[in-house]
Amino acid sequence: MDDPNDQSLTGSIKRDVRSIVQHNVVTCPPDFSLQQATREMFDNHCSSVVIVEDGRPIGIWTEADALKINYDHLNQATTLIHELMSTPVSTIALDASLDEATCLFRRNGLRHLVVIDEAEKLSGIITQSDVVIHQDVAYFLRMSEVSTILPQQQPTQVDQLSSLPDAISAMRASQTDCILVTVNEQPVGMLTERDVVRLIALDQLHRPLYEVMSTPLISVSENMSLLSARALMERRHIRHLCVTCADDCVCGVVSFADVLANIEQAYVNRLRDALNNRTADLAQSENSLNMAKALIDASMDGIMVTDENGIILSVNPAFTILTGYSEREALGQRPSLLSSGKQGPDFYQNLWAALKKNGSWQGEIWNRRKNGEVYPEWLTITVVHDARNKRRLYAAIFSDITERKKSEAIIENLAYYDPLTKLPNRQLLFDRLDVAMATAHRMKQGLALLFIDLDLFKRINDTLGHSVGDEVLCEVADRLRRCIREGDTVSRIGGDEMIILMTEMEHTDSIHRVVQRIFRALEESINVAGHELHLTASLGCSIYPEDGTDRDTLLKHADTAMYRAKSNGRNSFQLYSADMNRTSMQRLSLESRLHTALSNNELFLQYQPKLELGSNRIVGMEALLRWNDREQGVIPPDQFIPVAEELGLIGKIGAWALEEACRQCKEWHDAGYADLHMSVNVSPQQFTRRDLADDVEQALGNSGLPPAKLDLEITESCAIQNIDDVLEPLNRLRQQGITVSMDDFGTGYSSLSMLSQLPLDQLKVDRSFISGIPERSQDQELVSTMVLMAHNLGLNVVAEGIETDKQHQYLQQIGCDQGQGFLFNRPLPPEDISKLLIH
Ligand SMILES: Nc1nc2c(ncn2[C@@H]2O[C@@H]3COP(=O)(O)O[C@H]4[C@@H](O)[C@H](n5cnc6c(=O)[nH]c(N)nc65)O[C@@H]4COP(=O)(O)O[C@H]3[C@H]2O)c(=O)[nH]1
Repeated sequence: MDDPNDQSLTGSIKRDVRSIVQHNVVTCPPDFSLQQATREMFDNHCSSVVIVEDGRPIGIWTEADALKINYDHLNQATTLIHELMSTPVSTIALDASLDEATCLFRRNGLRHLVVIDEAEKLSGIITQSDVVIHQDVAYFLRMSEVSTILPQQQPTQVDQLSSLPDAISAMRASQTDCILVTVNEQPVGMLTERDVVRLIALDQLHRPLYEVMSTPLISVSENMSLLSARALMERRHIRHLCVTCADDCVCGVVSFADVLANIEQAYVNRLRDALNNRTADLAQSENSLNMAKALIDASMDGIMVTDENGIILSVNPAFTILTGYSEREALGQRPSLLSSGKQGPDFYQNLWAALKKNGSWQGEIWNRRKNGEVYPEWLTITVVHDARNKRRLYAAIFSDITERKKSEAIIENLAYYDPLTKLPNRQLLFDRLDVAMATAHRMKQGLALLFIDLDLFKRINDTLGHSVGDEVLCEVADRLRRCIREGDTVSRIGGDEMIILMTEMEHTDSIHRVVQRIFRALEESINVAGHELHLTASLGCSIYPEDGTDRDTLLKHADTAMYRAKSNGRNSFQLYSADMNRTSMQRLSLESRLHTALSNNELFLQYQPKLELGSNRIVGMEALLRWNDREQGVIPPDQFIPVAEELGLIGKIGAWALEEACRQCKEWHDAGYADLHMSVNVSPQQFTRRDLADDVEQALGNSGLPPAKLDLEITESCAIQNIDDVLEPLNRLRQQGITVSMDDFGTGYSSLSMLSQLPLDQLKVDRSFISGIPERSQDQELVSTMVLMAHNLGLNVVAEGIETDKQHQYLQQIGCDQGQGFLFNRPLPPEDISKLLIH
């Protein structure tokens, strides 16, 4: 229930008797007659008189007592009050709580309590009504109706002609404080205990009832709220109301006491609940206190409480573990006991300012243990108030963060340094570059970014393994460190790419000097795991502010210059120039057009015949890809296939080339040239990013070309780099009858053991060896050795790029099986090949 009184009731528990006591008590000495005493009550409109001796209450006589007397044998003028009073009198102290008073009223069935001071002298009186009325009882009264307090028994009635003593006896017999007086059994008036007191006081007990009864009768409906009923009684200075039912008949009498009793019941219930709650709250808070203490004791964090003056009042066990000071050593000291001297006065000023402003402070601080060791801790200080004394206290909670700081340092190292070479990483380079650019701008100086890429480093990794590659990188990093000035940064930004940031540059001469140092440093061979390796590097450089005023532009331009150096033949250096930008813009545009080349049908195949050198008979064709670009016209594969590989487009393009070559070959088969073989170039990504075997099977299935007529050309580097990815699909395809050729043989580093591992059918000797024939005897010997070796391995040999008769003759002489080259045919469109086949 939503009860607005909970608050006041809980509040009342805390109030004391002093707050409601009535000090104007009607008193009389014990030798007062009953009449004198009642006269005092009557004159003062009081319901009781306290009999006092030497200022101390010795008894009390109340309106209720008036009914206990037999007036037939009593002389009110001579009967002394101390003979009739209730004694000993129930008293309560001024500072007793109202709940104590309520308990006394209920336990002893009292309606009055005499209030005494510390000297036990009379101080005042409280009635049960006072306690109840002092609560905000409107709520209860509004909620209840008069009918709820109607006594069970019908009101006692006496005829108006009855004598007054008979009427009082009837009242006493029915144990009520009021009776109805009737005429012809109709209620017309009322006699109450207050009337009796009045009659005693005025010596009118002999008068007829109808003269002294209270009239008129004031009636209310049984549905009236108790709040209205109480208000009516207070307004009319009456203590009883007649109650009428639906048929307007009198059905009872209710008294002020009845109203109070009802409130009292609700009040007492509420009071009991409030007390129960308070007990539960107390138990809970005691519980919480115990728990808090246990937590503080068990806490891994050190806890220290100081008073307002900074004197340590308490510490927990973790404090001792962390600082080395026992509780006894710490109490009474100041926190400066732990001071390391590492923080200056400013630090403490800020700390106190924050504490004042926010009531708390949090941060890192260096403290000293008892053994002198200085350590970092994370400290939280909070202002708290001592509940009992309302003192301001400071609670400090701290933890040792030595380990955390160590981990942070490791993480920072990982975040800013390359774990392999210990060089600054990309992030740190960027940070330093930003700072360097700002400084250069302020000081009107230049700076340079030197992009270094090791030539053919990938080959070292692929052929000799990553651990050798790693050692090479560490050695290169060391050598580069020695080439730069203090204040410059050499960083590794990934793989074999390193960048040197040179600051305070005034002239490009200094760049050239550093570049020369780098070339010299790399000239010397590197010995790793028994291998003597010769390294070269391609270097590109961009200069601030000429080549860019922001980080990304400078990096991009250094990278572009490095690529230019690489394409210039490696082991060279290139300063960035705006021209290069143009080239890279062109490449960008090419990239975007290449994305749609396939869907726009801009790709097509040309075919170059392969001849049997013994008979000069055409035995096969090599499919060669072309791109008819709408902007640049026909673009050769050397220019766009590496781009397609970089963009990840070669998988789809390669699958299309396979499909188209098989379809075309089948067309020629159907035209009567069923012996013709078709060779198709395959890119490494067709093994790694796609399932080559699936693509091949699909192309064969769609075209109907027999598998034995398809030859796949893979390059040496493709085989070396992806030996694991390559073996399984090639074996699967070879089982179906497809043949495999190794293209560009002699340009890579493939070993004999690798050759024997691969499922090969033929080797294609690279054009670069053929072109040296017959002038270069070394090439001649190399080619004849290759043919011999291939035959020993059971492989067929194809010579590429035969341009002259002499080459043709020499190859025939050494027993080379097949050849292709401009001497016979250039790559041709399929229609031309068809014509060629007919002739
Ligand atoms: N100077 C000279 N060159 C000759 C002679 N005979 C043939 N050639 C050229 O040598 C290349 C032979 O192809 P490749 O070594 O497989 O080298 C191919 C191959 O690696 C790649 N390629 C071509 N088509 C495809 C394809 O469909 N897929 C893949 N992945 N690569 C392809 O592009 C490379 C270049 O192809 P092309 O420009 O068509 O160049 C062809 C051909 O035109 C000659 O006597 N003298």
